[in-house]
Amino acid sequence: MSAKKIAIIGGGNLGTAIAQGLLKSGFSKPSDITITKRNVSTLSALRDAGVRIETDNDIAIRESEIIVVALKPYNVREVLQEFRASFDPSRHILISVVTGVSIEDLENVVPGMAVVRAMPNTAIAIQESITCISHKHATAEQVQYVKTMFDQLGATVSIDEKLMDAATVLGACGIAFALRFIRANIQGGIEIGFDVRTANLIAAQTVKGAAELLIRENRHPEEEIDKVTTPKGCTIAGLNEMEHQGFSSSLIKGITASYNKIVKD
Ligand SMILES: NC(=O)C1=CN([C@@H]2O[C@H](COP(=O)(O)OP(=O)(O)OC[C@H]3O[C@@H](n4cnc5c(N)ncnc54)[C@H](O)[C@@H]3O)[C@@H](O)[C@H]2O)C=CC1
Ligand SMILES: O=C(O)[C@@H]1CCC=N1
Repeated sequence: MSAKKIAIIGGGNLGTAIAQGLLKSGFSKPSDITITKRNVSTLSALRDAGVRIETDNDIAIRESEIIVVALKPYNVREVLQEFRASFDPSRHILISVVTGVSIEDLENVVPGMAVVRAMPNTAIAIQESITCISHKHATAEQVQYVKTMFDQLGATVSIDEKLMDAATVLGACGIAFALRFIRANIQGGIEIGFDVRTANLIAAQTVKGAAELLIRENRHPEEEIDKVTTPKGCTIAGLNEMEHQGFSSSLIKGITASYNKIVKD
């Protein structure tokens, strides 16, 4: 599969993370990536790595083949509308990572362009994202290119577009939820005797190990929990106290609150 030039429109948190992942994976040469932002002062590390930094979206789009739109939901339509003439449907693949804006909405803004929606998370910077992908009118070849790209940046899963908001919550917001869980473990770890750095390492590596058990062995969490919970032991005492305090319930309620925020806005 030949390398294509990639423009990332919107060099914020996610746009920058995507550029970092593309560089780390070797999927793109630094000079094949262009990233745009109005104030480019925060992009100096990418500039130093050889990535092209642009304030002009028209130039970035015209000189690239893959266009990743990483703008906020409130201005994506307006910006794409402004640059709709820069797109060439016979040459460009348009990928949107924008939350809550449908493929149909975006295709109406840029007539003739087929949009692939992708929902990665910020672990894309270190090639550890889960990226959910959906499409409507893109060709099989276009979708394959997008999948190959995101496969280099972690794992991918194809989903129906109606699940995109749920994917945003579980996969993209999920990074923050998981980190808050780890932070609470660190707070508890300090209270029972560890210094913060050691608690951080133990908590983070433990969560990584737990996740790897599920991913590599394709198991349900409860199967692995059973192996840890000695009868009358300390694990079940801790787990049950957490449940009495509403642990699982608070997470489920948080996930549904997050989902409702997307679908009601
Ligand atoms: N941050 C995350 O973890 C994730 C974010 N998303 C979605 O990705 C999109 C971007 O999110 P973030 O990176 O967090 O937001 P952000 O606010 O950090 O990035 C958006 C960037 O677009 C830039 N921008 C605004 N107008 C522009 C224009 N006309 N031309 C070029 N750049 C312009 C802004 O200066 C900003 O740097 C959002 O739609 C968000 O919902 C999706 C998955 C994960
Ligand atoms: O909180 C947000 O709006 C974005 C969407 C996914 C992750 N962050």
